[in-house]
Amino acid sequence: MNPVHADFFAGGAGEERTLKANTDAYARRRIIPRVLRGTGPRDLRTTVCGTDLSMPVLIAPTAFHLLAHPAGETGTAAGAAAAGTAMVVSMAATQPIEQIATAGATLWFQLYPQPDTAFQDALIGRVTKAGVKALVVTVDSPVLGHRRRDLRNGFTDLPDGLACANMDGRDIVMDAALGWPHIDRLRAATGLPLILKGILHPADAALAVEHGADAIIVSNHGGRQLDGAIATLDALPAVLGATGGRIPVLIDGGIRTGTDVLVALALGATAVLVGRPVIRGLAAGGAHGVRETLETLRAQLDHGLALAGAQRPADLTPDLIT
Ligand SMILES: Cc1cc2nc3c(=O)[nH]c(=O)nc-3n(C[C@H](O)[C@H](O)[C@H](O)COP(=O)(O)O)c2cc1C
Ligand SMILES: CCCCCCC(=O)C(=O)O
Repeated sequence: MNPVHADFFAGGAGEERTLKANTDAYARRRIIPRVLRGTGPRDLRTTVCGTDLSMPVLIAPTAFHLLAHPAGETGTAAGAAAAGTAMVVSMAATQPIEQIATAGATLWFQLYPQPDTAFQDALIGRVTKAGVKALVVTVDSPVLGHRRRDLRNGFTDLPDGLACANMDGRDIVMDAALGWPHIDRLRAATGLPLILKGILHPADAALAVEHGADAIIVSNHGGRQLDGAIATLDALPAVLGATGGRIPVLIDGGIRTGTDVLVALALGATAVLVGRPVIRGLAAGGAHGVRETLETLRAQLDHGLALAGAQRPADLTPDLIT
């Protein structure tokens, strides 16, 4: 991969402390396995917001897949379809949603709320028509994070010939005026499940429930927005306390192995999303590479469940983690 693009995919904001904190939080946890619980065969299937998944692992929305591989987002979607899981398509996807949908994966669509609400409504209509099953609204980006690698590399725009293919020639606006009324408007604008991505504070998790979110994603945008923000795994318990089981709570950031998935599930997440590992799979081998990445996570999770004394994700409980 072009090293400038590799830096875009790998990098975080500021000193990259939060980027590192996400993976460190998993490295700090240890599993206290149970034994003699008859764990085989395992069943990893999960349903989230009406979407059936072969395992509780989804593909996080990430921008610009054509920079990673000529198959682009359609290749990523084909990998998701082969693995029986869902892909969240970024608003900054470099291929049209109709083309990505031809891969046959279950798709959710990620949206940065746009001040041009007529365009936003049209886009929601377009992705709904293309068959997406949920809207993921990213709420942690009133402004773009300060990404030093990109600034140093002068990476400020897509190369000629590439564009955010679902924006009809518009730029994506990150809107610092964003507030809960924008979420209320989106809630009224769609019958699709509405999932808020980028929640870290328990008070915001409670507000998300009050404003009709169907699920939330505990996320710090993979350490790309506020450097110094809490690691997502460390934020999870308080968020779960605030939501009190009323809606599913998903998590992303720093998940690199199946045992990381196990830890997040045991601490109460309904499912996880992975970002950079999928991009690396795509870059290395297109759709096949994405599938391999997901199948590796599945095999590791399955193996971890067996060794920790669980037959299915629902058997995992917080007492298994220290
Ligand atoms: C290269 C890159 C692009 C991203 N683009 C988006 C995006 O367009 N929309 C969004 O909501 N999040 C975006 N994210 C954040 C991811 O959805 C996710 O929160 C993060 O990657 C999870 O961390 P991980 O990469 O450690 O798995 C992006 C992350 C990366 C690494
Ligand atoms: C101004 C829009 C750029 C797309 C941002 C994609 C993204 O979220 C990222 O983390 O990168």
